[in-house]
Amino acid sequence: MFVLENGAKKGEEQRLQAISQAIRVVPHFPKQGIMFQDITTLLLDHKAFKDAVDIFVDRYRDMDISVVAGVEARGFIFGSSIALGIGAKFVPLCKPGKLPGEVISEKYVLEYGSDCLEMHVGAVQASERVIIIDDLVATGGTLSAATRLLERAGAEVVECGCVIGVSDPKVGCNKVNGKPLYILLEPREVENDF
Ligand SMILES: O=P(O)(O)OC[C@H]1O[C@H](OP(=O)(O)OP(=O)(O)O)[C@H](O)[C@@H]1O
Ligand SMILES: Nc1ncnc2[nH]cnc12
Repeated sequence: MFVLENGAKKGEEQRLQAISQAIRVVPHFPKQGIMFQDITTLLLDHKAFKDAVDIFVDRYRDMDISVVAGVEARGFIFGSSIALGIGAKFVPLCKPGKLPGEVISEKYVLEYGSDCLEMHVGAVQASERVIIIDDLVATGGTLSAATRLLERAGAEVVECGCVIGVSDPKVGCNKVNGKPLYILLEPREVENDF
């Protein structure tokens, strides 16, 4: 692909716009004041979905990544596709009680209450280079817990990657828990044509 002087790939701007357009914005879901970014409509658009995955694959394919860890539930969709694209294994990070084997767990705080992520012991070997993928980052609490889980297993977290970054003061400087954070798109703030 043709590469511009500033490093941006020709056509990437249009691809990003089409990906953004394919994400449905649902005001006040699941509660008043939230502009919900619904990625299920992106999945209905084969080209836009593939373009989104391909951008991550292009970014990570030559970075010696052997593990893609995806956060339940929507991180599974993008994470497993990216893992196939770069030839890495996929490791699911699950909500409590979903994994049958021995697990390690990390709790994290949500806006209201708390949650927990679990990972199978032995899924990742010490020193493996990992990227963590989710659909969206807001407070960064979920990705922080994911990072802690992988680091407890001795893995090297190279980067966290998300399709959408909802701005939150705690997710400053494109870092989460000290690790680089790559965000494909800003959220759409107005309803679109769905
Ligand atoms: O940056 P944070 O503030 O931690 O929020 C981001 C997380 O919130 C959403 O998942 P949710 O917890 O709603 O779970 P779900 O995917 O199972 O619906 C989203 O898919 C991220 O995983
Ligand atoms: N605005 C939002 N849209 C979709 N998922 C979310 N998780 C947290 N905030 C969200």
